[in-house]
Amino acid sequence: TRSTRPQRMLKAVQKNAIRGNPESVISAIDYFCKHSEWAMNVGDEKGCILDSVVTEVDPSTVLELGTYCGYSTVRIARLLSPGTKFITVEFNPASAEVARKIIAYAGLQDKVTLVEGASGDLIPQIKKLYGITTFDFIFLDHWKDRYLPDIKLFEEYGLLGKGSVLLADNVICPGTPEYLEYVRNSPRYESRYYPSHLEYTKVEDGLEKSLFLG
Ligand SMILES: O=C(NC/C=C/[C@H]1O[C@@H](n2cnc(C(F)(F)F)c2)[C@H](O)[C@@H]1O)c1cc([N+](=O)[O-])cc(O)c1O
Ligand SMILES: [Mg+2]
Repeated sequence: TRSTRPQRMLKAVQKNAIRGNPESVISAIDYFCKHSEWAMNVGDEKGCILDSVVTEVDPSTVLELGTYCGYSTVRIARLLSPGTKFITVEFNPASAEVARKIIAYAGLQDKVTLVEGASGDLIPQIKKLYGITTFDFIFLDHWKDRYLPDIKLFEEYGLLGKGSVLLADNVICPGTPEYLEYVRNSPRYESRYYPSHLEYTKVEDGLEKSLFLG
């Protein structure tokens, strides 16, 4: 049967990247997406903004919603200090399988806990299951209609502390209007928009960084 795009992306990593070298894995995926098949990774342009925010926050606890093939997982994990707790959540088992292999190929498997499931089910259990009190950094890149309900779950279950930073992908394209309206109008957040482009295209998109004020 025909392979899937994530499986072809994995093959491109295994063919063109150097095992244990995260930079080469990132480059191999970007090359694949520019020259073979577009895929919904955060990409190199928005990826540099992601890198700068992760470096600035230097988090001890990280949550990513929407692992997909693990591209942003590798981007984030390669920048983390030893001992950082990094949880990434993926709903689709086939994507999770590819992501595990790409994360392992980059040599970052010991820095990442990949959890399969739905955010709505998982968020209420994270404290109990993973011994996390609050997240210093959260990257939102999953289903766009889940950003708002999930940030409300973070608040409800006390997973945000004063200074927690949320970074949301695709706030313009495909767009997350209800989420944007919430974080930009809530007195509990300080929000800032980072203009950029939809991965591998000239279409406008960007990242919204929101600081939880407590
Ligand atoms: O739809 C987009 N992304 C949706 C991304 C969805 C991915 O997040 C997973 N997920 C769902 N729930 C969870 C969790 F963890 F919550 F349980 C994880 C899904 O299985 C899928 O792999 C998208 C689309 C475009 N585009 O141009 O169309 C560009 C982009 O950058 C995008 O991110
Ligand atoms: Mg995205």
